[in-house]
Parts: sequence; structure tokens; C-alpha cells
Amino acid sequence: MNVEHFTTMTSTQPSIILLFSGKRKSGKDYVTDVIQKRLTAEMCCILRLSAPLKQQYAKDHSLDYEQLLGSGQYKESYRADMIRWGEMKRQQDSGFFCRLAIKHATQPIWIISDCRRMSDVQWFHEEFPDRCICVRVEASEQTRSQRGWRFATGIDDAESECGLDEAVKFDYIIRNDGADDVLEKQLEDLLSLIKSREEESNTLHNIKPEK
Ligand SMILES: Nc1ncnc2c1ncn2[C@@H]1O[C@H](COP(=O)(O)OP(=O)(O)O)[C@@H](O)[C@H]1O
Ligand SMILES: C[C@@](O)(CCOP(=O)(O)OP(=O)(O)O)CC(=O)O
Repeated sequence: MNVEHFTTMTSTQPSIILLFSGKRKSGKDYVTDVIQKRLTAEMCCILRLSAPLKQQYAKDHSLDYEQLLGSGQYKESYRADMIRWGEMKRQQDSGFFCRLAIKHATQPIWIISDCRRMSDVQWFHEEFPDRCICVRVEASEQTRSQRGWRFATGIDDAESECGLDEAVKFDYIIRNDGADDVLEKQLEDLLSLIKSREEESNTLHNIKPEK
């Protein structure tokens, strides 16, 4: 699909917000990177709820922020305590990390690549009604294990990994077990859904696309 099909919004308000979730090593970062490249950096930005969390946690504990953003063991070493700290902050203010994550976003299409809790999804639906698309990335435990996942008690059986397992109506589910052709077909379908929803959003919010 050519990105020319997507209108360029003149408003600083997003026209579409893609709320991604998925288990560890399901491929959230991989899939969202591909979609953002297809939509171009001018049209679409990836926003991580974990980024402001990791930034503050790294500052408070004199840790390497860049390594916490990575996918290695360094991050895993601090995951449990970051979860604990993050949940404490959310209990005080459920939108705390959401507001920080979107603070500097200017593109018309936002990808929130790491939703984990119902409070994350609810915040975006309440702040941006009719503009959210919920996407789940799924992979088998075998595939996830091949990508380096190992079950961790207190993490893989807790809210951080299970908070969106039920009671969420996903608009689209991406099966990401490694077959490139299967993934490609799904990405094309999702891009079509994004286009149609963006057109609906423009109409609903009466925002005229640039000529
Ligand atoms: N469809 C795919 N094809 C090839 N590699 C993939 C695919 N999906 C995920 N990966 C790889 O698997 C690992 C985990 O993916 P990642 O996106 O980091 O998962 P998550 O963000 O859900 O924890 C990464 O090394 C990533 O490059
Ligand atoms: C404390 C966390 O924000 C850490 C999230 O780190 P990542 O988003 O890097 O995790 P994966 O990519 O799924 O492996 C989780 C939370 O419950 O807030």
C-alpha cells in the first residue's frame, strides 16, 4: 500500500493511535518497526510507555538507560523492580506514563508499542475516543523460546504480561511465528484497516486533509 493513500493531518492531534500489546518476545518491537517504516517517519511515530519509566528508573538507580531500552539480560535483571515501581506510579496516577510517552509526538499516526495494562488502553480510549485501534501480536511459546524467552515466575504470570489477556476487544491480531509471507499478508490487511479508520476519523473530526 502506498503511503500517499494516507492523508497528512494538519492538527497536532493524532488521527489514529495503534495500541499494541503482546507477550515478551512475541515481536511487538519487530512488527511495529516494520509498520512505522511502511507509514514513514513523517506520518507515524513509535511511542513506548516503558521509555519514560526506564528513563526515570535509570536516573534513580544510576543505570544505563540505553541498555534498559535494549533486549538483553541487563533489562531483564531489573524488570521485576521496574514493574513494581511502575505499578506504584500507576496506582497514584494511571495516566502518568501515557502522558509522558506522548508529550512530544507530532505525527498524525501514533504507535504505542507496549501496552500492558487495562489502565493503559482505557486512558487512550478516554483521551482519544474513536481514534484507537487495538492490535495484539501473538507468537507460540516455542517461537518465543527460540527468540530467547524463558518463563519467569512473578513476571510471566503477573499483570505486566497478563493484564490484557482477557476483556479486551482487539481490532486486529497478528500471528508472528516467523513465516514472512504470513506476516506480510497480515501487515497489508492492518495497513488497509488503518487507512479506512483514518478516513473515518477525518470525517468524524471534520479535519480536512492538506491539499
Ligand atoms: N517475524 C520475525 N522475523 C524475524 N525475527 C523476528 C520476527 N519477530 C520477532 N523477531 C525477533 O525476535 C526477537 C524478539 O522480538 P521483539 O520485537 O523484540 O519482541 P517483543 O518486543 O515483543 O519483546 C527480536 O530479536 C526480533 O528481531
Ligand atoms: C517495566 C516494564 O515497563 C518493562 C518493559 O520492557 P520492554 O517493553 O522492553 O519489554 P519487552 O519488549 O516486552 O520485553 C514492564 C511493565 O510492566 O511496565
